[in-house]
Amino acid sequence: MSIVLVVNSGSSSLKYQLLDVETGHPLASGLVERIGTTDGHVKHTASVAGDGEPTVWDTAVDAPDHDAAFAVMLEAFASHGPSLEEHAPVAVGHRVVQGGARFFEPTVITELVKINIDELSVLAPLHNPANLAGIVAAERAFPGVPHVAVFDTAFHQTMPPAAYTYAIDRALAEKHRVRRYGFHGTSHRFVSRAAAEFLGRPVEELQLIVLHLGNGASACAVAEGRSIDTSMGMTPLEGLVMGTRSGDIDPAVLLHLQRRAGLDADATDRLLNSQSGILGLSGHADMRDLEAAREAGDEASVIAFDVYTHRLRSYIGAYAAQLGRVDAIVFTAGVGENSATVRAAALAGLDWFGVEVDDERNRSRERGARRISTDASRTAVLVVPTNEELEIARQALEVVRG
Ligand SMILES: Nc1ncnc2c1ncn2[C@@H]1O[C@H](COP(=O)(O)OP(=O)(O)O)[C@@H](O)[C@H]1O
Ligand SMILES: CC(=O)OP(=O)(O)O
Ligand SMILES: [Mg+2]
Repeated sequence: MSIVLVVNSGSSSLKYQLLDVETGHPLASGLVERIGTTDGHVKHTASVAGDGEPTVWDTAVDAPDHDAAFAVMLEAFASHGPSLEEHAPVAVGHRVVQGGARFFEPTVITELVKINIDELSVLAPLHNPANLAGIVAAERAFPGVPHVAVFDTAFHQTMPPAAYTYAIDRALAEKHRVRRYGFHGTSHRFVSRAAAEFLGRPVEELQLIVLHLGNGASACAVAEGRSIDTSMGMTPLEGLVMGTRSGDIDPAVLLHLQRRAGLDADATDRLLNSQSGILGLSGHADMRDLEAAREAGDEASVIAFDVYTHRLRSYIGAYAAQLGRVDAIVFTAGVGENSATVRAAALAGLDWFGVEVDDERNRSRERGARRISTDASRTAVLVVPTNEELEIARQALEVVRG
């Protein structure tokens, strides 16, 4: 068997999955939340194939740091299964958000790789330190197996300079490595290949727009299987409107707020990353809550939804222009996979452009990859579930096997 443990460590959470890469089946998945506080929590689900109902362990735990969170995970496996002796991972795959211009590929973690990930923290202060803490704790918990870093930025390393360069002073930008890197690459890669499989065509023949709409959200123009443009930039703040992040904004707004409203750098950071997006506009960070409030007629929620889908439509248009031909528009992640209302609004009025959504298909609750455009639509519109963990596990295994 080809079992891989996938670890996604955030600043206050540890998400994990133990996967059989051959079948794609998760033998277990879990989440340790609120690391570093006094009200830690774990939810562990063990579902070894053929065992019927999954076993769930859902309880308060003590998790003052990432090492402790890993101890909780090990305890979850030991007490609630599956046994890590019987289902021993051959590798541990780690999601690392920022790989800069240094990492093009999944990479076996060495001391030097850790130094590099640490060094890249200046370009992803919210993500890389947590990713690194998770790696260090995981190495302690699983000393005998290779650990592999899979970078969110890697898939976007094929962007041309015209797409990744900001129009600012060149020497200053180079000195401080200011450029666009793009994120969610693991998802964009997985979804573009799954979409090609669904269409029964090689990805190398396709021009795709992939819309990853989760809490964080990004669009990607994928030409012949390669990212040629994406909406996130130097950090995961640029581009689409998100749950709590503003996405694109005139940078002069920040100068204005710094001069007039007394915001310093940290306050500006908090404003744009944590207090903006649909949360800032409506009070709801969760798309389900926003949709419910909008349907109930809440005016702020109506506007927030319109701003969200207006931005989405702008990026679809921009990427269609960059690609020249669009074979499919692909929706994925929490909002993309589940919100028929967002999909319909983002694509409204695009029939002139060869996009015709079939209302009934769009509203269907069918699971798995599916087409939501009419048979006559020149551009296919698809919903394709993402699986970042499986993609990380596949890539980690590939590196380990050489
Ligand atoms: N049925 C649904 N309708 C609308 N939005 C949904 C639905 N289910 C989940 N979502 C939204 O998906 C988002 C989370 O997406 P997800 O991909 O899980 O995010 P992340 O991995 O970034 O935490 C939330 O905003 C949530 O409201
Ligand atoms: C990079 C990023 O934005 O990730 P997430 O969507 O998980 O917040
Ligand atoms: Mg996500």
